[in-house]
Formats: sequence, structure tokens, C-alpha cells
Amino acid sequence: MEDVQKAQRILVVTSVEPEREAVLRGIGDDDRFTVRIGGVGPIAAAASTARILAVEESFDLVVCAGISGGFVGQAEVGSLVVASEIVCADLGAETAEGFSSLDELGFGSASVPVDQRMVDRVTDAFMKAGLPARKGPVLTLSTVTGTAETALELSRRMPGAAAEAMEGYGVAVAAQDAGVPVLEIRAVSNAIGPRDKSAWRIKDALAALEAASSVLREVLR
Ligand SMILES: O=C(O)c1cccc(C(=O)CC[C@H]2O[C@@H](n3cnc4c(=O)[nH]cnc43)[C@H](O)[C@@H]2O)c1
Repeated sequence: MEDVQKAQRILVVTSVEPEREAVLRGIGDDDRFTVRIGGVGPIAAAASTARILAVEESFDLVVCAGISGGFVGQAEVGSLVVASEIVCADLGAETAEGFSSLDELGFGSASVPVDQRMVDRVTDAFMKAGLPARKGPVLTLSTVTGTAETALELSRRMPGAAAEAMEGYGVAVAAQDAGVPVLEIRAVSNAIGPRDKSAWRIKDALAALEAASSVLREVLR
């Protein structure tokens, strides 16, 4: 648990302003936290995070936070997911036999590991606070899944995947490159599958993100 307790300066990266505002409402006036918008998608998120880590003060922990899709049967709308692994699910090559990941191609890794003690501690704290939460792999995709077929294919390729969003891997690679531990925390706004943005429960997810940020402030004390 030492990693968590020693985190004195925490950088939180969200993709858009409403997520940033939700995090700020949750953490209140705690000046250990710097909360920034990194943009939508892994490339903007990586570039923003790398710049902040290179030119600003030093940080002990980077947290990628925001709303996300949840895999049906794994993470319900309104619940929280703490990434046990941050995986870029579309970084690789399409082959006649199916998708080959960066790892399978021998070009590095499409997955950034996360400190499992920190993941457990944060997930437990959310649950103790009465927030529905679980840990599990969170996928990063440049293209939001919009069909049942793609959702099924992702679940087949990544058994146990809990959520998908668009920034985690970018933030995580920048943090990893700077030697700073990383967490990804997602509040589920929609089920992954056929695209219907009118069904996204963004308000509920932002409320869950705010509550999670309030607990995070306490657990990192
Ligand atoms: O319209 C709004 O009021 C609003 C408020 C807060 C956030 C948004 C977004 O659209 C955020 C985009 C952000 O959300 C992630 N996300 C959410 N669901 C999914 C999904 O099913 N698959 C992939 N990504 C998802 C993603 O990280 C985007 O950056 C709107």
C-alpha cells in the first residue's frame, strides 16, 4: 500500500471539460491534485500527458479518469471500473486469421501494467463507500464500438474486459515513459454495442465519477 500512501502529487487527466468538472467537484480544494483536460482519443491524451509531465512539477501518480462504455454482463451503467490493465485494443494488424496485437507482431506491448495493490485498494475503497465498482481490463480504442458484432469480437479477443474508452493507453504510455505509476478509473455511461448516444446516461456517470473522485482523495491521503 506504500505506493498509494506516498502519492503526494497526483495528475488527473480527463478527455473533456464536464469530466474535469466532475473530478474537481469530488476532490474539492485538495491542492495535491492537478486536473487537466487531455483531449479525446489516445494520441491527444498521450501528447498532453507527456507535455504536462515534462514541463510542469513532478508527479507521483497519474490518473486517467472519465466516462466509458461497459461490456454487457461485466460493468453496468452507473458503475465504476478500475483498470487492472490498460490495453490498446486496436493497435496491431488485421490478418486473414483475425487481429494480431502489437505483442503478437513482436513490436512491443499494447498493454500497460498497473500496480495491482493500488488497484485493489482503490476498488475496495469505492465498494466500502457504497459505490458499485469492480476491477478489470479497460480497453482503449480510437473508434468507439458501435455494433453488437464488434462488441462480441472484442469480448472474444479480450476475455474479461470490463470497459472501453478512448484515452487510457495514451495517458498510460506517457506516464510509463516518465516513470510515474498510472491508474485508470472509469464511470460507465453506456453499454458497449449498437450506437445510440441518446441512451448514454452521462449525468449518472458524471455523478459516479464525482463520487469516485471524493473517495480517491481520501484513499490517497
Ligand atoms: O455530451 C456531454 O454532455 C458529455 C459529457 C461528458 C462526456 C462526454 C463524452 O462524450 C466523453 C467522450 C469520452 O467518453 C468515453 N466513452 C464513453 N463511452 C464510450 C464508449 O462506449 N466507447 C469508447 N469511449 C467511450 C471516451 O473516452 C471519450 O473520450 C459527453
